[in-house]
Amino acid sequence: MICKRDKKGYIYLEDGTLIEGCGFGKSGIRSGEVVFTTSMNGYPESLTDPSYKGQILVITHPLVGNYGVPKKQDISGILKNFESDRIQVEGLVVVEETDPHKWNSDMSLNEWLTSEGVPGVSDVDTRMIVKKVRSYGVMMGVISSGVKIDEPEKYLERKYDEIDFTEFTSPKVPIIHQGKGKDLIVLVDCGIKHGILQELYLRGFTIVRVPCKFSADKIMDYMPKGVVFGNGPGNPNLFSSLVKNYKDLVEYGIPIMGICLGHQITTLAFGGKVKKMKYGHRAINKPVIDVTDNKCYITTHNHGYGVFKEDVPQDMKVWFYNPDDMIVEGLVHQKLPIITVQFHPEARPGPWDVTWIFDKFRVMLNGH
Ligand SMILES: NC(=O)CC[C@H](N)C(=O)O
Repeated sequence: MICKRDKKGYIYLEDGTLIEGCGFGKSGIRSGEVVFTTSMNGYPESLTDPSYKGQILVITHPLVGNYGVPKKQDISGILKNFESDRIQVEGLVVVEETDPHKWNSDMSLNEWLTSEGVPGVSDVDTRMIVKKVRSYGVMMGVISSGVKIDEPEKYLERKYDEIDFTEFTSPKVPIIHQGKGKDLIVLVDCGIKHGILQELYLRGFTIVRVPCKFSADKIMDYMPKGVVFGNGPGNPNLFSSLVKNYKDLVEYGIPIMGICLGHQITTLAFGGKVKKMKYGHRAINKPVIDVTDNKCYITTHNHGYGVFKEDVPQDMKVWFYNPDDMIVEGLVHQKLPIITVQFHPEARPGPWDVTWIFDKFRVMLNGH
C-alpha cells in the first residue's frame, strides 16, 4: 500500500484483529474505546467534543478533511466553531483523509492532528470495524500512526468504563461568561460542549461554569435561577459524588435541566439505572419522539450509556424516546421543575430542530 504521508498506520482491536492502513497526524500509539459515528460532517466539532475523551473515533463517512479546520473564534470566551479548545479523541480512523479546499480553512486535518499530538489512521475498511462493533459491542483498541504495535495487550490494561475522565475535561475553578440579561445560571461542567454554552448565552444568561464535583452549597452561593448539568465523558455510574451533589441540590427546589450526562445523572439521582449500550448512539440524524405530541425530531447524539425503559425513576415521566431501540431520550419530573434530554439540543454538528429545549428551560425558570 502506498501511503501519501509516507507512513503506515495500525489499529488493534481487543478481539485480536490487527488492521493495517496509512498513518497521518502525530506519529505515536494511543489506546481507547473504539466507537463510531455516522455523522456526515462536523469533524472539527466532533473531535473537540469532551464526551469523546478516552475514545478512538471511527468516522463512517468516507471522505474527511475536505473543508479543513477553521480558525478558532469566540464570543465572550465561548467558541463558535469548536466544542472545546483542543482535540479530545485519543485517535481518529477514516477511509480517506484529504487536504482542504475551502476559503476559511486555517489548516488541514493532518496538520491539526499533528499539532495536537493525536494519531490518525486512514485507508482502512471502516465498514468492517463498524460491523464488528455492531456485532460484539464496543471494545478497547490501540491506534498507531507510523509505529508498529508490539505487544498491543500492554496498552489495553486500563478499561474505559473504569476511568473517570472528567479530571481531564472539567475546569479546576469556576469560569464565568457574563451574559446580556439579568439571570444567572450555574452549569455543572464535566466537559461541556461550547455549543451548549452558546445556546444558553444567546438566551441572555450569565453562565457560571463550575467544576464537575462542586457541592450543592457552593453552587447555591451563586444564587442561580437554575442549574444545568451538561454532557461529559465516561461511565456515569462512577460519579457517586456528582449524584450526591445533585440530590442535595434537589433539596433546594431549584429548576434543573440535564443534557446527555446530565440526563443520566438525573436518572441515577432519582433512583433509576443507567446501563452500557451495545454500541451507543453517535450520529447527527437520530430520531427521537416527543410523547406529548408524537412529533419526531432528527437530533444529534453522542452517548454510550443509556436509560432503558424499565429503568426510569418512579418520580419521572418519559418525555422522549428513540423509536429505533426504545432508549429513553428525555424525562420530566412529575412535581419538580426538572427536565432532561439524552440527545444534544444544541446540535453542533447537526440539525437545529430541537434548540427550543433551551427556550423551554428559560420558560421553566421564569415560571419558578
Ligand atoms: N455526551 C455525553 O454526555 C455522554 C454521556 C456518557 N459519557 C455516555 O457516553 O453515555
